[in-house]
Amino acid sequence: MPSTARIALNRPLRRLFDYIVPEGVTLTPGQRVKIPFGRQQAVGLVVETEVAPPEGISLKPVQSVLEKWSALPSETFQLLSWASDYYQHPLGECLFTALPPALRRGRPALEKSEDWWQACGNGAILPATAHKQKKLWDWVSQYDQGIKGSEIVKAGFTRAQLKALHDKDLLKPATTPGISSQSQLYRAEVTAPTLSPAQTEAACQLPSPDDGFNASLLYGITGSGKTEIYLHYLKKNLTADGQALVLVPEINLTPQTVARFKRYFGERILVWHSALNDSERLNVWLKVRNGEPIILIGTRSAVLLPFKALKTLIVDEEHDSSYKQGEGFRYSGRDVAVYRAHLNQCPIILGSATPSLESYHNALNGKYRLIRLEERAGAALPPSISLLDIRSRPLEGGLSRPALQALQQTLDKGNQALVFVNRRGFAPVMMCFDCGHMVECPRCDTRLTYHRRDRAMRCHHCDYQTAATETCPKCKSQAFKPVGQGTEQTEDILAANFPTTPIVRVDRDSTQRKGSIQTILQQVNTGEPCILVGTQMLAKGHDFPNVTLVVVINADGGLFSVDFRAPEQLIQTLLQVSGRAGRGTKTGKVLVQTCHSDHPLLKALCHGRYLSMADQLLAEREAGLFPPFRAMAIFRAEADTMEQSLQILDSIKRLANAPGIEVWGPLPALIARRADRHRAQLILNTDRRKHLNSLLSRICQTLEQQRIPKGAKWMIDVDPQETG
Ligand SMILES: Nc1ncnc2c1ncn2[C@@H]1O[C@H](COP(=O)(O)OP(=O)(O)OP(=O)(O)O)[C@@H](O)[C@H]1O
Ligand SMILES: [Zn+2]
Repeated sequence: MPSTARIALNRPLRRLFDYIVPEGVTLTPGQRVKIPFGRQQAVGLVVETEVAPPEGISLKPVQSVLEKWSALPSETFQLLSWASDYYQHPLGECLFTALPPALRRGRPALEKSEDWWQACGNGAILPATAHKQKKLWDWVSQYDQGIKGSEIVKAGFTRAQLKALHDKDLLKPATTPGISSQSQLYRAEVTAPTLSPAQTEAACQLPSPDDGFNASLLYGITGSGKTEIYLHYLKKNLTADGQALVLVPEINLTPQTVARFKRYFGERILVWHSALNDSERLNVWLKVRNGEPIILIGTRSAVLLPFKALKTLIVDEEHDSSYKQGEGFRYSGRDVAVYRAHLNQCPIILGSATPSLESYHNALNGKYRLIRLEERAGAALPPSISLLDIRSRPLEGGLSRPALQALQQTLDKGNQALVFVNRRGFAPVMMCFDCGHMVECPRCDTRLTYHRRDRAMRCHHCDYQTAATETCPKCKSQAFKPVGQGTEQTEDILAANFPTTPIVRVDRDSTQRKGSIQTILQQVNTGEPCILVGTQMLAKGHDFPNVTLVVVINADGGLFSVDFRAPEQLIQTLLQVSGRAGRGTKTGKVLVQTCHSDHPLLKALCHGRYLSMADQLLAEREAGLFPPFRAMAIFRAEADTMEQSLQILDSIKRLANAPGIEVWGPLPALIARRADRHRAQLILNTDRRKHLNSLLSRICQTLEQQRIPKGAKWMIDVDPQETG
């Protein structure tokens, strides 16, 4: 009797499919196969072999086996199966996230080498009319060893010109000097730095790789030199044949970090992030899967890759909310990393100056080892933080007089300053001062942000945009004006006040081009006086030694939010952005503008003691029965009408009726209508995590069988980051 295999597909279906295994073929879990599916062909991943075939159904055979080896070795397979169950996301889609796009599409798992070109022949034979081709030939001729096709394109030539010269035998493919996979090549170029006594003390408390699974929370204040500790740790503990994974929130924002790692580990460093193209992804994936001794610096999804010899995990800025995927497979990269270390029996270091309450709680209850590093590295001292009451003070572009004066003094001393604004664009809303009309998004329950540079009004929640007008669209009054601050406006005011100083704006709009943050930051890296103005992007991990002043335009946004995580996120952002001040030899100063200068949270911020604020916040979470003291999951629904969304959630509420499970809602979401979809949510909260997991599984299975109105959708989010 032929054997049967159970196969997962890359579809949002909570079920697997059985196929006959052809004679003479043996399959292992995680292996890629091609199978007939409906009238099409699909790529599948083997989940189980030797299963009992269902009775009375004739099965189709597996069509072909894509490679002999398993794309997902057993540890990765186990990890993804666990994550599928924990986050209640269909197994097939979870497994496929661990494959690069090329392999999801069924392409061969072969390294795609870059094309390299060398000049040959005599370029002088080209006719004068072909001056572009001549220029290309001259340009390539400079490179004796040849140059990559992608570099040629980057230099402004086209693939067509390249081909034309190839056809004329003036360019020929060159052999790649490429990276050899030999581990001897992975030799460090520089020796590890000497750690300060405080760093050494912290480093000594980190586990040895022989200790097996061991999670440490490295609480090191901003600028305390955590990165240096990671480098030192890897240098000392990672064996020549071992792989390591360093998770970071966003690579493109902090090219410095990668550069620092490369300085010590050279070619051994590879990166994984969303800006890689398909062949770059495939190449990195193959090295990871083949067990090459790499150190991978990657964003969230790197934690799902099929490492073969993973020996150490590091999660930098572990508090960062971008570790949680916001759609589809809603996993937390940090939490999956901890589970992975556990599966793998290897150490993991979670580092942050502002640890998440979850991790800090785990440290307090002994699950993680808490390592404290409360001194800045080198000669730097922590910055002094003070509140600036802006009630009844005139503001210019959001800046008060004292703040402008402080900026002037900073520049006078030859230093740099950073101004933190919470919103990109020019102003969060346009309002008519005659009729009170505010321009709203026609598709969302939000207002349109005014972007003066592009003369547009844009919705930050959908892709709607419209041309900005000078008169009120409703009553045609001229008294139609921007209200509130965005980065563009602050940039203008700064430029007007400091006409000879470069103003460097950093936000999603200014950095949209790939790699442009590097270019933008070059100005800052010169160390010459300048003012940086920007959003959260500036709060993340940057090391600008000459920034001595940080001004926070308005700290009040998160103070009164309904989201239970808002206070935590507010102090994290404020401390992180404050931490950009005074990292070099000069002391830093932080001015936080607020209308609530007697708010306990902001007062505590001035002492800068994060852990005591965290203790306070944890006490509030415990009293309010919130995570990390409880387990939480949210069902969300969206549909063409609010009624439909609420109906779906009502039926979930009935299914969720179980002892020990508290159910809140259903209620419309904070932004109830987004891109013309009506959204609502239902929160489940309990102190029985295991119980919640099995309940959720049952609910999801049932829901999948149920018919819901056309166009409606439900989603489940376990350990949600956002509850609004
Ligand atoms: N032992 C040391 N001696 C001298 N300088 C050091 C030492 N360790 C780190 N530094 C320097 O101190 C600065 C801050 O270090 P690093 O960026 O590693 O801090 P961090 O803890 O990661 O900060 P943050 O959390 O704020 O991003 C860097 O410029 C780094 O080169
Ligand atoms: Zn919108």
